[in-house]
Amino acid sequence: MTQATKLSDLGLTARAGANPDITGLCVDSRAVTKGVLFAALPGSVIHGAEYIRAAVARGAAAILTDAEGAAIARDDLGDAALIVTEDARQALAYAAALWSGAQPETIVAVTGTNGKTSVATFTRQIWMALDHAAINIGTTGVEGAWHAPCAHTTPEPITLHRLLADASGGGITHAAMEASSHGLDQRRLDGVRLDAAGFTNFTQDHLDYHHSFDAYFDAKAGLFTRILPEDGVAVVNIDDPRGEDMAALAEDRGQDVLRVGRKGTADLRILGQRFDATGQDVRIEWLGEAHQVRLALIGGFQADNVVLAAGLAIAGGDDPARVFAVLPQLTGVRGRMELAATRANGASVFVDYAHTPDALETALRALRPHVMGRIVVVFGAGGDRDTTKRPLMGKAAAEHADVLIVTDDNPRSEDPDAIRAAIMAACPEASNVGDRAEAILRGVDSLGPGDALLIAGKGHESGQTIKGQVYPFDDVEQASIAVAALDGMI
Ligand SMILES: CC(=O)N[C@H]1[C@@H](OP(=O)(O)OP(=O)(O)OC[C@H]2O[C@@H](n3ccc(=O)[nH]c3=O)[C@H](O)[C@@H]2O)O[C@H](CO)[C@@H](O)[C@@H]1O[C@H](C)C(=O)N[C@@H](C)C(=O)N[C@H](CCC(=O)O)C(=O)O
Ligand SMILES: Nc1ncnc2c1ncn2[C@@H]1O[C@H](COP(=O)(O)OP(=O)(O)OP(=O)(O)O)[C@@H](O)[C@H]1O
Ligand SMILES: N[C@H](CCC[C@H](N)C(=O)O)C(=O)O
Ligand SMILES: [Mg+2]
Repeated sequence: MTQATKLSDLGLTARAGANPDITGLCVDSRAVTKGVLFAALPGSVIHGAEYIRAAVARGAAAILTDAEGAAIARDDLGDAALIVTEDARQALAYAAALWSGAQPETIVAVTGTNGKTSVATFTRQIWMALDHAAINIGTTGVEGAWHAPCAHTTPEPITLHRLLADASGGGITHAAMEASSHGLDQRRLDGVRLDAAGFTNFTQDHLDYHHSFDAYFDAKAGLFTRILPEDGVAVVNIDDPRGEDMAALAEDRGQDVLRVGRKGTADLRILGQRFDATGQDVRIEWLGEAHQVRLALIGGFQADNVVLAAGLAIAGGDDPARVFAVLPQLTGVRGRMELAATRANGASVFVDYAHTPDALETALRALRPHVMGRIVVVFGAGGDRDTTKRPLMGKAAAEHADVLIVTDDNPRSEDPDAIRAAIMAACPEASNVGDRAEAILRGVDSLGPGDALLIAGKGHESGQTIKGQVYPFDDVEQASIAVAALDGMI
């Protein structure tokens, strides 16, 4: 960053009237350069204020922190200006928005336990089919009119606002982004100018971070109660038991609510679905008028994601009839119910990103109408994440698949045997095969004519994280290798 701006231009007021020139924004003391504002944020491991002395030594011109951080900093400030706010993460996000400036004209964000990447990607695909220059931002990176990797599902504010400004400068008019619960809780997307926000569903995940269902819900609700402005549109899946709660919060803010789902009160309603080997026909109703669309997507829940995406496109200003007309052009999201390989006997191998109990149940149930034979599932659970979801994932698999193979996902710092044991407590009949490639090979080997294998949990991921090391691993590739090896092609 070469630009310099006055601290006050970032909406920040320092103690003792200081107003230095600021050369950049930074949250990591190790990356501080001369003249930057260092945001010393409360973290989950340590308070960033512990690093103020280091940041000042590297030339930080201003320190943004909260009361706890100011107390920690005490004599570490040197000549740096001090800004103390109640919510330093939010103040940083607003400052980042002012620093970076431009944003695409139309931005929507989607939250919910499952389906965010799918909805954001479908929204972007709808926009592109309608000739808008569009991107989606989330777990699979930046996709659409340009591509870039993202470290987080919801990027940190400095990165996010730079990205939005670059996108706008590059002619991108439309952006659909994922709002993860961590991102919302950490105020990563405060300051983004949203036109509409979507809610998919609310089930268990991330209790390691949020500690309670209420805190997890409140984090998600922040998208509507804090970030989406009063004149924004809330697009809510009312089939979810918490959908109407979210709609009520939006209505309390004065936002228009566009309801989607199967219930009679939906504005955009799914009337019926018919499944076949390559996708589904879906009958939808918009304000009393029926439309029939062909979706080349496997799994009933994908239609839920598609109508939410259509609702967001409509909320963003596109003509409903034109939106419905392009839905048959939608293509599946990488690693979500992706047909990875087909055996010589016709059995199918799907790769899916289900890594929560509800997603696993949804994905397995969704496969049923497309499969005549047995459903085999290969799955695990990530380490250093919500431990209570492990037996629930085992239970979901036991109830909805015919053959179970429990394997490693990303064990991260944890003992992989212990993670598998926690899953298998709820599905003792499952095979326990730690090595993921071998588990996939065994799953593929077990397939008879008409059977299907679901390889769940890692979707689009290209690596497996074990004890801090990322080893190349791609479920789709492993599925192809297994099929080729077993069907005598290699
Ligand atoms: C639990 C969590 O979300 N942690 C995020 C959080 O870290 P933290 O604030 O807790 O970090 P900390 O280690 O306590 O450090 C506190 C502060 O000191 C600073 N520091 C630290 C060390 C140092 O030498 N100097 C220094 O200044 C850090 O930059 C930080 O600001 O803030 C960091 C910077 O803003 C993030 O990089 C980090 O994401 C970690 C890596 C992470 O894994 N996050 C995941 C769980 C996440 O956010 N996932 C969601 C998707 C989840 C989903 O929906 O499935 C996502 O949006 O990606
Ligand atoms: N509407 C839905 N309802 C229930 N499960 C879903 C739904 N959409 C997707 N899923 C399941 O969740 C998995 C992940 O989907 P997707 O990547 O779109 O969700 P996400 O919310 O972005 O996940 P993450 O929190 O990891 O970013 C899918 O592979 C599928 O198994
Ligand atoms: N965004 C999710 C992704 C989980 C993917 C799964 N493969 C795992 O490692 O648990 C998380 O960080 O919890
Ligand atoms: Mg995602």
